[in-house]
Amino acid sequence: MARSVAELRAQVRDWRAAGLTVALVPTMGALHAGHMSLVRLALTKADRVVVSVFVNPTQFGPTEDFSAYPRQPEQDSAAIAAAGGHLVYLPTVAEMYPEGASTMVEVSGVSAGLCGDARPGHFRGVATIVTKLLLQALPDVAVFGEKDFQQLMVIRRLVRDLDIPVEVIGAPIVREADGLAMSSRNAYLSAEERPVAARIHAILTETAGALAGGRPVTEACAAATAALLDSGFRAVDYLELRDAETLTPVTELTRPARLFVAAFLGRTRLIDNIGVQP
Ligand SMILES: Nc1ncnc2c1ncn2[C@@H]1O[C@H](COP(=O)(O)OP(=O)(O)OP(=O)(O)O)[C@@H](O)[C@H]1O
Ligand SMILES: CC(C)(CO)[C@@H](O)C(=O)[O-]
Ligand code: BAL
Repeated sequence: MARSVAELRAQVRDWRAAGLTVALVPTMGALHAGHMSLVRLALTKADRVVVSVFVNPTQFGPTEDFSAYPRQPEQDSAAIAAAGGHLVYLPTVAEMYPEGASTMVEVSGVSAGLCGDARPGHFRGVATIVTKLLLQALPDVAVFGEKDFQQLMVIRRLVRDLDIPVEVIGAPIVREADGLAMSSRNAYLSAEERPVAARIHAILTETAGALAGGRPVTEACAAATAALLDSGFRAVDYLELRDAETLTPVTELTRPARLFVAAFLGRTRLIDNIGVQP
């Protein structure tokens, strides 16, 4: 395990000296099968896999769940080792944000709208911490899940714009048997809420089919939002069709697109997305 930038760099340096390639899988811990799929994918792309576990304060809003976010470092370390990960990087907040740290990374364009609007400052925090993790580990590849699709696009953009020499790899969404996208925050769901949560994927799938069949975008999105509220969701942050590459809003389906949703079930905010082909 590495707790400091110096320990991480020393290990990576040893691997490099032995001619080995390195992959990084950034996480916030409370690991589940979705995270493990990223580790397995990383193992196919590099000789050594580092998994970082860091609940990053700068990507949480003042009223969000930073304090409540599940923390289980021993369990996570065991799961990473069992999956074949070679190093767990568990830095402290003071290591990542030393006294006086005053530089943040801001990615415009793809950060706008969706979670960028719903969680002001969120992508600034994500872009900053991911830039730091990449510069600390200097991996050959870094793996991120498509569950956080907008985040993946933000990271692709910052790597390109800042000339960070890493290949960013997106991994498909891993789901529970009933379709619910795996997420650490699913642990917040009550026994009553858990089956309702699966409606997100069912409604996205139905809506993607309707859009592909020619249903007008505005009408399909309004119907899906209403269906979520009817199913028991408390509020829908957004349910929108966006261009799959640029993430600009789509009002007519002429190119590959993606349908994005964020909705509250009780106090739990869930996100999901699905590809939509014209
Ligand atoms: N179900 C999933 N399938 C594929 N990748 C996933 C899945 N869940 C999380 N990931 C990816 O794992 C990485 C770490 O995510 P994170 O630790 O925030 O987990 P999470 O389950 O998404 O938690 P949260 O509840 O905060 O959304 C990210 O790249 C994220 O996209
Ligand atoms: C990429 C990440 C680890 C940065 O804190 C986080 O946003 C996450 O877990 O998706
Ligand atoms: N999975 C993205 C991290 C976050 O929700 O803050």
